[in-house]
Parts: sequence; C-alpha cells; structure tokens
Amino acid sequence: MATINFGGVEEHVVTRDEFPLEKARAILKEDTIAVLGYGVQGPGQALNLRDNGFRVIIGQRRDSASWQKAEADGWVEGETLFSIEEAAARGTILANLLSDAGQIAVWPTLKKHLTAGKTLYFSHGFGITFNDQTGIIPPPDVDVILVAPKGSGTSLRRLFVAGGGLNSSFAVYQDATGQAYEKAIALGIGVGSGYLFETDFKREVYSDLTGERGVLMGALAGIIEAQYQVLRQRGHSPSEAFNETVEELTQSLVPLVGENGMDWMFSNCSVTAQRGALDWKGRFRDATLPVLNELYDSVASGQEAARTIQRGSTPGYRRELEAELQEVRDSELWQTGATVRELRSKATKKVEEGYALFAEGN
Ligand SMILES: NC(=O)c1ccc[n+]([C@@H]2O[C@H](COP(=O)([O-])OP(=O)(O)OC[C@H]3O[C@@H](n4cnc5c(N)ncnc54)[C@H](O)[C@@H]3O)[C@@H](O)[C@H]2O)c1
Ligand SMILES: CC(C)(O)[C@@H](O)C(=O)O
Ligand SMILES: [Mg+2]
Ligand SMILES: [Mg+2]
Repeated sequence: MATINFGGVEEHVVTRDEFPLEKARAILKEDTIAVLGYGVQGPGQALNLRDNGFRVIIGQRRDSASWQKAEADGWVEGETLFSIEEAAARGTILANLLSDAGQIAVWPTLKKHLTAGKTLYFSHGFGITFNDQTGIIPPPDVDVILVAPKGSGTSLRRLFVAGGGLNSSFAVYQDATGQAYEKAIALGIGVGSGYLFETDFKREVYSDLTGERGVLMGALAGIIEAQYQVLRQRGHSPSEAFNETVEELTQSLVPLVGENGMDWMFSNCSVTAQRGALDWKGRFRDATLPVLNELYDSVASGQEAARTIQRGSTPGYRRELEAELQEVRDSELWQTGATVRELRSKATKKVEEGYALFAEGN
C-alpha cells in the first residue's frame, strides 16, 4: 500500500499497479459474488465485476423494473439471476446493494444465509454505523467490508467502459477469516475502482451523507436555484440566467477545476472575473459554514439516517420522490436547461457534419 502525502497529511492508498486485477481474481477465485439489488450501484459494480472475470450472480425482486433491466443486461434467470434469498443462499460474498432503507427490510432474510466464513459487503457505512436504527448486526464469524465508489454507479460503469476507474473508499469492519482486508481490496479492484482510499464505516457514511446533501447535490441545486431566481427577478431572460448559472458551470468551468484545480480555472478567466470571485468567495463560504455545520451535526446525531429510513420505508415513497423530481424537471429553470441541452446537441451534430464534409473533401 502506498503512503501518499495529501496537502501535508499522509494517507494510505491502494493503487491498481501494486494490486493488479490478476491478484484480485486469484484472491476471489473460489467465491461467488451475489450482488443484491440492481438499482444504480448494482448494475455498475456487477457488470464491471463480470467483465473483469469474476463469478457474479444477481439477487433482485422479481416483477420489478430492476429485474427487467438485469435481464436486458444479460443476466439469465436461474443461472445468474435469482430472487434475493436464492442469490444470498448461493453467494459466498453478499454484496448488499439494496437501497439503504431496503436493507433493513431484507436483513432477516440475508442474516439467515450469512453462514460462517461468508463475506458481507456494503457500498455505504450506513447500515452498520446506524445499526441502532437499522438492526443490521452481523454474526461474528463473517467478514464485513465496504467498498464505496465515490460517484454514481452510472459513472462507475461509464469510466470502466472507457478504460478508466472511479476512486473508492474501502474499509474493514469485521475480520473473521483473517482475509477481510485483501478481499475488500480485491473487490475494490474488481468493481472498477481507480484508487482505493482506506477509511472506516463511520467516516465513510458521515462524509458521504454530508457531501451529497452539501456541495455535491443539495447545496449545488440550492445555490443554482437562488442565482437563477435573482437574475430572473432582475429582468434577465431565462436563457441568459441559465447560461450564466448552469451551462457555463458544467460545460466550461467545472471541467477546468477537475483538470487542474480552482486556481487554474480562475487563471483561465478574466482578471475582472478573478478579482470579483476572490472578493466574494469568502462571503459565500461564511454564509454557508453554519448550514454545513448544522448538516454535519444532523448526520452525526443520526437524524439524517432516521429521516432516510422513515421516508424510504413509507409505502409509495418512490412515487412521491418521482413527483418531487418531476417538479424540478418542470420548473422554468430546468425546462430552459432542456432547451439549452437540445441546442447543444444540435450544435455538436453540426460540428460533426462539418468535420465529415471536411474529411470527404480531403
Ligand atoms: N446510487 C449510487 O450511485 C451510489 C453510490 C455509492 C454508494 N451507494 C450505496 O449503494 C447502495 C445501493 O444504492 P442504489 O442507489 O444503487 O440503490 P437503489 O435505491 O437504486 O435500490 C437498489 C435496489 O434495491 C431494491 N430494493 C429497495 N427496497 C427493497 C426491499 N424492501 N426489498 C427488496 N428490494 C428492495 C430495489 O428493487 C433496487 O433495485 C446504498 O447503500 C447506497 O447508499 C449508491
Ligand atoms: C453518488 C453519491 C451521491 O456519491 C452517492 O453517495 C449516493 O448516495 O448516490
Ligand atoms: Mg451516498
Ligand atoms: Mg457518495
């Protein structure tokens, strides 16, 4: 394991160079990985594992959209696609990729099949860390590990297909066999991780819940809505408000941040923009600090987990969630976004046609 210095702090990181795929395959050669749940993370991990040469089966509720999706992805009923219980019985590694609330309902079934020496795998520290609420308390003679890709299952799969890898956290909660650690790393490599960063279940879930409610999703969506509203109320057109809030962010500036850091993005903008951004960033930081601290407290107290469980266990909740998303989709802001994206794809087609004509002429 490499020790890498991050801004002055040393951390342990596993790289694909030191832990190649062949080694991962050798460690798991006797195992059957049962991926339970075929929502977002399930397909990404299962397909990457299958393409990487591991023995994988899927456990999913029949008569669900996810079951049909699994069939469309080439999983075959009775061979590689089973009910959750059947897959849990057949698997030696049970990858619990049901929704966090769904994991509670299915736990009694899963527990029955967690016989000595098996491995219980999660992609979130949720079920274990908040086990006073989830009741997920594994028997002592199984390994309990975590590999949490730091991004959507969709990106995990897309990056893998493109030949890259998404960074993941990994952790061992319980090492009954003495092999939990290397199994966690082998699975991390198998699901298509780029680098694997060591953590523990609690730190993973605290940072994950804070990140997605904060900058990654909640704060991002909120601040976009606020700026769009201000621009619209001050007389700007929808397209102008959208372009200055979202389109430029996603198409121009955030990719530059990803490529070479915030200062580099700044230095590729005008001096006027840099002056203003440096002057105002402190105001935004200070305005959001109390909210982010409140959010972290809500995560650490278990309040966020309680809400996730309470809402996620309510019958018909998926429909309610879809209605909330529909409201976002139908708003002027995101309807404008749809039109801007359409123009973007037309423009891309025009450029491609231009290249094709140019190529033909040569
Ligand atoms: N979505 C992501 O990209 C992502 C990223 C990192 C980690 N995670 C973690 O991975 C795990 C899976 O997340 P997801 O977003 O893929 O899940 P999801 O919400 O898409 O649900 C996965 C599956 O769970 C099944 N399910 C839900 N409730 C059930 C129940 N009561 N009985 C039987 N089946 C039930 C659904 O049919 C679905 O196929 C979670 O722990 C999540 O926090 C997700
Ligand atoms: C993709 C995310 C936001 O990183 C993940 O944490 C999730 O819960 O879906
Ligand atoms: Mg999450
Ligand atoms: Mg996350």
